[in-house]
Formats: sequence, C-alpha cells, structure tokens
Amino acid sequence: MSDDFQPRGFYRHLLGHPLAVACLAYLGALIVVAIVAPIVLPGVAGTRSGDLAAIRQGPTGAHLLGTDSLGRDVLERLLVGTRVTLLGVAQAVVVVVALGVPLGLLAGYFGGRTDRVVTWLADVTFAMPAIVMILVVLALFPQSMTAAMLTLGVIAAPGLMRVTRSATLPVREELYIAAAQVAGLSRTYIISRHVLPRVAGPVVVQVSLVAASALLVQTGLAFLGLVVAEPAPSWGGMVADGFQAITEEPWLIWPPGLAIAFTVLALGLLGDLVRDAGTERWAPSARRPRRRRSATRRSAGAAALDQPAPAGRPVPRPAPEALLSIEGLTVAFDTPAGARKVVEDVWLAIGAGETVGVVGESGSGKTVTATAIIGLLPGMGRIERGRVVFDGADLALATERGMREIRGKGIGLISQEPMVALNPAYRVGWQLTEVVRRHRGLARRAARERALDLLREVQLPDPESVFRRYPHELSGGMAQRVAIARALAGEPKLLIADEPTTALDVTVQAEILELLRRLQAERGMAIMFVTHDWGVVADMCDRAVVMYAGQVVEEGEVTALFHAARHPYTKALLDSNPHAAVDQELLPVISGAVPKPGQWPAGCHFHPRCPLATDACRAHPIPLEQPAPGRWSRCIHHQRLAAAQEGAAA
Ligand SMILES: Nc1ncnc2c1ncn2[C@@H]1O[C@H](COP(=O)(O)OP(=O)(O)OP(=O)(O)O)[C@@H](O)[C@H]1O
Repeated sequence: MSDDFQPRGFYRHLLGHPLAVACLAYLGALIVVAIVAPIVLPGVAGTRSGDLAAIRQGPTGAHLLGTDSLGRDVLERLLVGTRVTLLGVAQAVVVVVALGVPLGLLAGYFGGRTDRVVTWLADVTFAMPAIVMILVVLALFPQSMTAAMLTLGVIAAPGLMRVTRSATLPVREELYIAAAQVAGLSRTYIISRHVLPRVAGPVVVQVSLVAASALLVQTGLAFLGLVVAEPAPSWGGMVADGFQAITEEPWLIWPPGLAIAFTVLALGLLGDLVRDAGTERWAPSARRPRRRRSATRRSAGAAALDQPAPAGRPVPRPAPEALLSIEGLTVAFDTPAGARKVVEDVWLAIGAGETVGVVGESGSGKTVTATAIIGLLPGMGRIERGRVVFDGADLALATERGMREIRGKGIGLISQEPMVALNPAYRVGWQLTEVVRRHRGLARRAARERALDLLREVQLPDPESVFRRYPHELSGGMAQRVAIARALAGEPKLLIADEPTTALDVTVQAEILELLRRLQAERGMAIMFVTHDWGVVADMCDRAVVMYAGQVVEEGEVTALFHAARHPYTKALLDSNPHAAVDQELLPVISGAVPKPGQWPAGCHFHPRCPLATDACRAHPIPLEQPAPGRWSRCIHHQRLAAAQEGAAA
C-alpha cells in the first residue's frame, strides 16, 4: 500500500479517451521522429540538391510525398525537419514554464507586495511588441533560432504567469492550506505539494496553447528564412518552398502544412483533455470554508509591540508559570478606510496542562485571537500592540521560520471544519505522513507506522482503511479525528481547538469531546477551547475567558464563573444558555447585536446592551479589575452584580 499521491485515476481517465490516445500517439511519434530521423537519414540536412530531373513532383513510388524545388525527397526533409521545429517549440516552452509558473505561484500565494511587483513586471513585458522584439534579437543574432525562441518564451511568460496566479488565488484560500501552515509545513513544500497540483489543469492548457503558438512562430520565422538556413530542412522552410511553387505543384504545400496543422491541433486538444482528466481528481470538496483563515504576514515591527499599555490602567499580569501568555494583544486589519481594531488589549494566560475556554458571541474576536497566537492572521491583519509569549519565547517577534517550528510542534490547531482542512486530492495517510515526517524527521516507512499509530490513538476504527481513504470518503466525525491526529503529530504542548464540534451532530460532538479529554489526560497538553457553548465550557474547561467586541470582559475559574458572573455580559450569556433552559419558559435573549469593529461605542463596549449601564460606563474605557484572586472583570459594577446574584440565590 502506498501513502503517496496516486495519479492512476488521472491516467485512467485520460487514456480512456480515444482522442487523447490519438493526440498522445501523434505527439509521441513526432518526438521519436525528431530523435531518430536525423540519425537514420544523416545526409538529408546537408543536401543542397536532389534529383534535378524530377523537381516539384507530386507523390510517386520513388518519392512518396514528392520532391521539392531542388528535387529533394519531401518525406525525408519533413522527417528530419521535425527535430528543429520541435526544438524551437521546446525552447520557448521551457522558458515560459520556468518563468511563468514560479512567478505566478509566488504572486498568487503571497499576494501583497510580491503580487504587485510580479504583476507590474508582467505588464511591462506584456507591453513589448513580440514580433518587433524577435526581429531585433534576430538582427543581433542572425539565423539564431535559439535566441528567437528564448525571446518568445520571455514575452509569452506573463500570460502563463497570470493564469497560474489566478488559479493560485482561490487555492490559497482553502482551509487545508491554512491547516498545512498550522502543521508547520514550509511554504516551499505547501506551494509545491498542495498548490501546484491544484493549479496544474489551467497551467497545462495554457502551456499547450503556448506550445502551439511557438510552433506557429517557429515555422513562420523559418518560412521567412530568418531561422534555419538552407539546406537544413524545417517545416516552415518547406511551406515557403511549396508556396513559391504553388501554381506549378500545389501539392508541395500540403505535407508540411498538414504536419503543422495536426501538431497545433494535437497540442490544443491534449491540453483540454489533460485539464478535463485533472478536474475529475480535483473536484472541490462539498463544504466550502466559511471564510479565509489562511496565510498572512506576522505582526508589524517590534517597536510597536513593546509599547506600554495605555497609561493609568491597572493591567493584569500573567502567571509566571503560564505556558502561553497573551499580554495586551491588539490586532488591527488594514482596510481602505484605515487600520481597524478587531481585538483590543486582550490578556489571557494558559498554564501547562490546563484547559481554558474562550467564549463569546460571533464577532467577539475569539478566532482572531487564536490565529494571532500562531501567526496566521487572515488578510491584512497584524498585531498592533502586545506580546504573545509561548514557552518563554515572544512569538510576536518570531520569524516565519521560527513560527514554523512552533506550529505543529509547540502549538497545534483544529478547526470547526475538518473536512475542508484536509486536501481533497490526497489520501488521509499521505497527509498524516507528511506532517509526521516534517516534525519527526522519520523515513517514509517509520513515518507511515507513526501515522497509523496516531489514527489508532484517536480511536478510528480500522485505521489501515482510513489511511487509504480520501477525505470525501470520511464522515465529519472521522475527519475531525484525522484532523486531531494530524494536530497531535508534532506532540504540541498546546492545542487550540476552534469550535471543533460545531459542524458535527450531537452524538459525534460528545465523542470528540471525550476523545480530547482523554488525549489531554494522557499527554498533559494544554487546550484553548474556542466555543459558543457553555455546555462545552462546563464539561471541559478549568477556566473561562469571556470576550465581547474585541475585549476580554471577564475571566475566572469555571465553577466560580457559573456561580456568580462578574460582568453583565457573562450573566446575560449564561442566562441565555440553552443548556440551562427551564421547560415551558422562554429562553432570555440579549437584545441588540455585537457592534462591528470600527463601531465600538466609547467607554464600555457592552454599555448599549447593558441593564446596569450608567453615565460612568459611557465616559471612558473600562479597565480590567481583579475582584478576587484569579478573577478579572471589565465592569465597574461588578460588585453590584455579584450582590444581586447572591441576593437572588438566597
Ligand atoms: N480577514 C478579515 N478582515 C477584516 N475583518 C476581519 C477578518 N477576519 C475577521 N474579521 C473581523 O474580526 C472580528 C472578530 O472576528 P472573529 O472571527 O475573531 O470572531 P469570533 O468571535 O471568532 O466569531 P465566530 O464565533 O463567528 O467565529 C469580526 O468583526 C470580523 O468581522
């Protein structure tokens, strides 16, 4: 059983098409002829004249395709001329592919400045008149087909670059690319193994068109006598000869003309058929990602990160023994209207082996905080201020290479959409093995064994069979188990679980939670649980951090927090918790909605929805206070709130 990429389906699909077989056979035969003919017919290339008594003849028994203007055998010249014709095509195609594909991948994958520079270069090259450039080059290097075809390659490369870039843009948004980054795989690896195969279809079609155009240009230049000097045979030169004799012997134009036409046709058709066969393999997964959660740059400069917190605010200090401590984290997204804060002054600490729940309504900044930790903020996001200290190292200052060491090995991540976090084109085994090999440096066979062990560890029935399956052959629960196995491959000290059960049905949710609990107990890893679900918090977490409109509004030990909330938002969330609903009673809801970034109100972000709000809540930003050891609240009325709850309980 092989765990590597299996292109058999692709070949089966391609070779099942008679037209594809015909095109491949024709082009294959041409290549053989190009190699063999000049060896078998060594004298043809230098023959200046043939049978002068039989010039410009149609097909005869002695000359199956007739003779040219100098009495030379047309068939022999056609066969020997194949080499120079195909060589010209190959030269142009090599240059186009060597320039266009890497630049397109870089521009599409990295975006931003790289994209702008590459696109600008492509535009400049595109603006050059191809024919004029080739004629100039031929004036400098007379009769040099290599110079002409290399120039053509450079001029045609921007077209392929654009196609590759456009195909890369949607692929880099796929969640499995983000998952590969989270697993600590290098960018070069991700681009070559996960992105390139996905963009191969349109690239192949474009390359086939480039090859067809190069053939036409090469034969055109030979027709004009600008490359391939007489007596050397070329298809273009033979068309020119036939053209001169068109009135006397119209037949002469047909053999080279048909060879050119069939070759152009075969290249174009084969490109389309290869694309179609590839599309079968790369059919998009059923579920699409909710939004992009993939690559981006790390934060702005260190200077900004080390700025002190706004003066006059008492700020919490993380416990010195914390495995992860987020200190005053502020994240902003660059928008056309300027930088927009989406997370502001977040403090959060997670000890080794601890489980901390991060709770809050949609849009409160939970996922942005999680992705900031692993340096994979989406789009134009950046850390504006604050530190993310993991295991003693400030991740906000880490280089991309440093972050790759942390991702997967130090911190693992599982998301709520396991199906789209797996590359649909590779078997589960391949995807697990690549991460095991990356982190453990194991040989293929040992990595395979380790990957199977991981599948057993996440309690997948029949691991050998799961190993061989493609992601679409898994259920949601199985896919999440595979994603957990993958996250565990680097033996991380911290697992960030971003709503890992949201997309699963209730029984599977319980199984996944049970699995995480067991793995945590066995491995002693810490878990940061991003969730909407108080049931999960009560079930899994030691402490909970409540976020609202980009800020931490409350933090505390779970039992204490459930017993008496110290922030009106936490209280409202707990009251509206469906797990605590009383039969026949309407579930309370929090009126209004979480304000969007850029629309946060002055003072307390929650005050427009808060029953306890006073003028003081609207007047100035509210700092985090520590009402009790291990307890934090961003509310000036926390004592009133606690007293009210104790009164109600009594
Ligand atoms: N790529 C982005 N560009 C601009 N704004 C973004 C981007 N990603 C997230 N945001 C904004 O950041 C805010 C916080 O989003 P985040 O995804 O962290 O919320 P959340 O609490 O995790 O919500 P959910 O529970 O729905 O995942 C939201 O208002 C969102 O619009």
